[in-house]
Amino acid sequence: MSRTVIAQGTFDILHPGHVHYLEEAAAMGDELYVIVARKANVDHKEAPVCPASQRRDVVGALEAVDEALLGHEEDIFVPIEEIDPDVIALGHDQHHDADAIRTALEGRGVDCEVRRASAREPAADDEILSTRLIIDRILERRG
Ligand SMILES: Cc1cc2nc3c(=O)[nH]c(=O)nc-3n(C[C@H](O)[C@H](O)[C@H](O)COP(=O)(O)O)c2cc1C
Ligand SMILES: Nc1ncnc2c1ncn2[C@@H]1O[C@H](COP(=O)(O)OP(=O)(O)OP(=O)(O)O)[C@@H](O)[C@H]1O
Repeated sequence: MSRTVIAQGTFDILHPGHVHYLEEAAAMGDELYVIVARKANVDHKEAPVCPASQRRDVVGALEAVDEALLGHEEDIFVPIEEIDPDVIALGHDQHHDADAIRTALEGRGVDCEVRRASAREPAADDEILSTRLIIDRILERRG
């Protein structure tokens, strides 16, 4: 039987850390859906620069991704209920607590595994593996 995986994030300015995460998530099953966070739900860091539909379209163009979709504005469990995945792959530094998500999923009647993906090992000393660090570098050099 085909196994469906969900990954999620802001994906404002793509970098190799995102590719690593999405390839690892894709390898956890057969079909990878990616939920792209709405600006209103990115409240733990600076708001994304790029519009949500642009972030979705660029993530959706990656080879590892079968379908990228915009997240729900108010209830992050609505897309999960619709997709009914076998696995949710949390990013290595995503602030969500895996046990809290497991409990919430149980409460909503969704039976799925919650796994934590790994961080990318930098392939070179000068790789920039964070959107915030890319923006900081741009501001340093061009600001
Ligand atoms: C299982 C799961 C489902 C999510 N679904 C949504 C969603 O439907 N809509 C949304 O705006 N954010 C959703 N998010 C939240 C974002 O994907 C994200 O974690 C956060 O807003 C952005 O931070 P990050 O890029 O540091 O992870 C979800 C997060 C998780 C862990
Ligand atoms: N270097 C990395 N290695 C592995 N996964 C990563 C890496 N960077 C980001 N990810 C994962 O990609 C997903 C989306 O990340 P996000 O859009 O928050 O990018 P980010 O570069 O971490 O952003 P910022 O640096 O602005 O916080 C998250 O699940 C995150 O854990």
